[in-house]
Amino acid sequence: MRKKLIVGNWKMNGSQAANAELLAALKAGFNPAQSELALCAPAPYLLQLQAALQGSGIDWGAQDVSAHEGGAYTGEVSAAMLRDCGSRYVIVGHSERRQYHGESDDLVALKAQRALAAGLTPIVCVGETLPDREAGRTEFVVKRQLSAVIHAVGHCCSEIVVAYEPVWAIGTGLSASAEQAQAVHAVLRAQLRAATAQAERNRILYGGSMNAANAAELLRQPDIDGGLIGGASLKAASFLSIAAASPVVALSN
Ligand SMILES: O=C[C@H](O)COP(=O)(O)O
Repeated sequence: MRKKLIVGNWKMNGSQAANAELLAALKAGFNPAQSELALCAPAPYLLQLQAALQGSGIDWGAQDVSAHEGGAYTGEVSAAMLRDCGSRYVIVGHSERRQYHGESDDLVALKAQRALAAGLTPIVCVGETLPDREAGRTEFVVKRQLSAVIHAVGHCCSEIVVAYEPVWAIGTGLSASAEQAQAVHAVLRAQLRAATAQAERNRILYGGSMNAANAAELLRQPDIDGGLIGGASLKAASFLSIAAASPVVALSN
């Protein structure tokens, strides 16, 4: 049996005071029998998460990592530093990084490699824009994005988490339907199976306007192993409702 993995991506939100309140509510409400939980916070707050969450069963991590190992790279945060703050996860290739910071497939792949080398689990985001979808290019785009990472990480491929996040669904209130999401997840699952004999270890999360109302249906899909939640992770009640909606399932592959 495997529990769904529900990851909150706080994006550029939070303050020490607001975080403390949210973390206390999450710790009080988290039921480890329902799901696995993790929070990806802005880097300045990782030590606060470490202090608050150690021993709680809730994991934490960052939203980006440098492609460099260390040294004279002003403003960058290395994978080793994230580990040093107790992080388990790091998001790489979020569409907001690809869109606003020009991150290429190759750069994302290098970041995933750096994360794995430092003992972090990269959450590799892939997803098509609305014009991609309308042009029938969804499968081509997500496979190209994942392929770069698979190629770079080689035999460590089964250690990554993949997050399918259709760009048009992020922060819009317009989630992909369960059928649309499942169809893309099945494509990604097949790609992982072709790359590694241990693809059953890979989790594929859905992200894009997942909330308390639509989570149960999305998380019931056979290839949706959890969620990457933006807006709804900023309130304890909505984030915990998503965790509570997560079915515990038999391994599908
Ligand atoms: O990383 C999270 C995603 O970008 C989803 O954000 P959202 O739940 O606010 O749509």
